[in-house]
Amino acid sequence: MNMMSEAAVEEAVGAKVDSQPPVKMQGRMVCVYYGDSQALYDVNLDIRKNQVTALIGPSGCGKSTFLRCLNRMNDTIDTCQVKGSITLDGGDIYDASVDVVELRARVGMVFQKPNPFPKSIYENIAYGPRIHGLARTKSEFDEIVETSLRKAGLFEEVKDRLTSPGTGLSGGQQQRLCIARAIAVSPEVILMDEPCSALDPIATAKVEELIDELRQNFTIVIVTHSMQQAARVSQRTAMFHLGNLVEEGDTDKMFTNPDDQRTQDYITGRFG
Ligand SMILES: Nc1ncnc2c1ncn2[C@@H]1O[C@H](COP(=O)(O)OP(=O)(O)OP(=O)(O)O)[C@@H](O)[C@H]1O
Repeated sequence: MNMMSEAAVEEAVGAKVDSQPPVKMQGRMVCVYYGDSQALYDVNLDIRKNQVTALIGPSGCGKSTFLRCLNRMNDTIDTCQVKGSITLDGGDIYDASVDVVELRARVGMVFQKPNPFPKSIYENIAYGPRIHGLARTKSEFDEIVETSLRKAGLFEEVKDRLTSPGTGLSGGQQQRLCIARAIAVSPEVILMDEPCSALDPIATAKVEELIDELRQNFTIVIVTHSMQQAARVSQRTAMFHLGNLVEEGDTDKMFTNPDDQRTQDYITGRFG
């Protein structure tokens, strides 16, 4: 069969073929307010399946605020109000019918500072599946605990001390435990808010490698202050400034040939 190139197909059908993976989450005209103060202005951003999307920009530009909108973590802040629409597989996550606990199982989160529960390594992982009814028997729990720890690249390091406290692990191991805990409830999207900022370079490298592996099975959105990290781990990058989404695009392009001067200034260290 004569295979047509993508360009030839585009010419033949007179339209651009979207070669990007499907959209998993979509923000449209997202505005966020903390009391009277507006933190985000009309943000339109697509998060694509099985990609890592990095949110970058100077301190206070609204990266974490946008990230927290994606699993309604902002609901926990009394003064916070979100307007516009955010969808997950086309469904409005702010619809009154949405169960926020279920949403957060589908869209998990890993925080800046590793925050294991004051429980055993095993219980840190088993807790989520238990409250979501994902396992019943001891062997089902064992399976989830092992698989999650393996996916987080931690199983070999902790398999002989699963009953020891999670808080006794090193910082990097604790962060991978928190990633394993997020994975254990089979989320579709994992949000990471500066997940390496409390880690040393070796632990950071491990978590970055892990992020790259995880994208085979999950969609990942990461806030990072490190341009090198954004360039290393992400396929798409979104640049925020003063509450506006300045531009977004392929990470390679954003770091070599951005359209907006503010992105250029930020990635070359001229501000922020
Ligand atoms: N809980 C809150 N209450 C009031 N204002 C807030 C709250 N959280 C964030 N803000 C404000 O919203 C704006 C955006 O903050 P946000 O934390 O989203 O920025 P950021 O880009 O993630 O910053 P950083 O890189 O410093 O973490 C800032 O002006 C901040 O002061």
